[in-house]
Amino acid sequence: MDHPGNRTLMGFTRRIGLWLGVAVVLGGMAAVMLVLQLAVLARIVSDLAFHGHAISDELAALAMLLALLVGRALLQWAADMVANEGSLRLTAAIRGELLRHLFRVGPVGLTGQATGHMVTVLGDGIAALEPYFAQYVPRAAMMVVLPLLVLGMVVHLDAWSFIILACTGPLVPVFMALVGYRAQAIMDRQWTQLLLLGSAFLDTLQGLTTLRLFGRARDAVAAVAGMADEYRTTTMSVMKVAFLTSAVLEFFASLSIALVAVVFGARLLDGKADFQSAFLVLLLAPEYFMPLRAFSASYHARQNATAAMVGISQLFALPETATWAGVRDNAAGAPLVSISCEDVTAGYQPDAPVLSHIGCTFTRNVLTVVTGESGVGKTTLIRLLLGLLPPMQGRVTAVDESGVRHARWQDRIGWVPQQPRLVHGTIAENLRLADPTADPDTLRAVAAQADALSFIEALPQGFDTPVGERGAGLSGGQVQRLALARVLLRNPQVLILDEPTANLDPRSEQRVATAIARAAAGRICIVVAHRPAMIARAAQVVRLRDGQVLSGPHPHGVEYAA
Ligand SMILES: Nc1ncnc2c1ncn2[C@@H]1O[C@H](COP(=O)(O)OP(=O)(O)OP(=O)(O)O)[C@@H](O)[C@H]1O
Repeated sequence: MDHPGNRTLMGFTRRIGLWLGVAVVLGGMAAVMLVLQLAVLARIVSDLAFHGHAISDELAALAMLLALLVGRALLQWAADMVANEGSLRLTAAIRGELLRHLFRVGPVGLTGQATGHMVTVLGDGIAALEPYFAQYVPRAAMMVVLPLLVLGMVVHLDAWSFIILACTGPLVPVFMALVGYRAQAIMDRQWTQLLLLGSAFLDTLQGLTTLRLFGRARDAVAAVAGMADEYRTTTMSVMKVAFLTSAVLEFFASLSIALVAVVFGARLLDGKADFQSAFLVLLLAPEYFMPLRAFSASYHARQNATAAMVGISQLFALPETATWAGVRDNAAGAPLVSISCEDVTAGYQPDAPVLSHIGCTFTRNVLTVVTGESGVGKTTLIRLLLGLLPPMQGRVTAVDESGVRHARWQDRIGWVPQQPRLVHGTIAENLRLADPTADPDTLRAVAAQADALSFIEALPQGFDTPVGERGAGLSGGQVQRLALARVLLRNPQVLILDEPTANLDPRSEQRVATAIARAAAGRICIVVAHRPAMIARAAQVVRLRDGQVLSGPHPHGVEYAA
């Protein structure tokens, strides 16, 4: 479930408050066991060394020591497991929430975002939150619990030791905050560099052909290498600060423990203190600083998470412009008969609409071709229909067979973009993205409908032929026909195709155009096209000009682009 407005580190932490609470309680119980364990150990050593006890006299105490040791280890293990489980659940939820949000932002809202940047935020960025929830938050709580327990014990044993520990302990977090202030700026820089590196990497990989063609491959490699080097330098700075923090912490802790030892030792020699108390205080003193050390080790997790949160918050802040396709229409049973744009104004800048007060209707069984000059707004109209761009004014609605008007019907659309995406896998796997249960006969049938069967069967491995990402290994026309077959496999009520015949030779163009005309039967079918073969088969042509629509049954008074 989404929690809008609660997407800060604190807000996220509250969502797993129960998990972290249980982890802290378990950790607190482990701390109590530790203090008891040390007290029992001090008593055993004192009894054996100074009170003439034999080992056999101490068997009960030794058994208790063992029980405390095991109990503490189990409790600490359980505390770590609970904190990690809560953290992993939360980060998985955040990742899903962010992905759903990006779907709602849609391709139009994401136009200005670099893909590499988003991949880094969704991957490394959210992974950087895990140690914050699993380690930093419980350790921050334990940094209070265990030292207070130790101080509570020491105050009964020795006032001087209590004063030394109580004065030196709080200095550690103060110093760490001072160092951390500088470290945060370095961490922020490191994250910005990682995001830039991610984007540069992806851009270079995607633009390999263009870069080679323009002789810029060497420059691109040098640019990425330069960025990687800057990232290395900043990472080394982060490590230097981390090293400095631990070194100073160790120094303070050692100094404080030494002071306790010297002061108590002197009084022990003077006969003003007993051995058991002195020994117990010396055992407790390092444990007093232990949670501070653990906290210090996880402090960089907080800084890393704070830096990563900047990118995560920026993505969450993007306004949602697309209809969420994950929401199913309740009345999906009744097939749609028409889609209408009623007095719709749409575009990307409020003061410069691309489409102005347009009205048009797309009807079932009527193959509609949308045409017009480049840049006139054909894709904008398709984005409106796909629910990727909300109208500034007016509305887009669909009516089903029973006359029910629907505002959400985008899950009934089958869409083939101008450059369809194929994924790394076989031809059959790519087709089955539309219907994972489709049997080989069904695949053959849809391939035949899309005029793809002959070329698939001519391949040595047929439907098992592997294709690379974005259809590598196939021609543009073959990719287009596979995408058409894939969309037909879903048997959509609405079929929208963007320039489906643009990359085909005249013979294939005729065959695909015929296949599309056939597919229009029983569907609302909208095709963006310039080419005559496709326009010739249209029963309705929607021509866009100057942000307006000229539509009518073919060919009444409409000029067609050749
Ligand atoms: N994401 C966007 N942000 C801002 N402006 C955009 C965006 N997408 C398109 N435009 C602008 O909207 C106008 C219409 O573009 P659109 O892509 O709808 O035209 P088109 O008719 O599909 O063109 P083509 O036939 O060349 O694909 C153009 O002026 C374009 O620059």
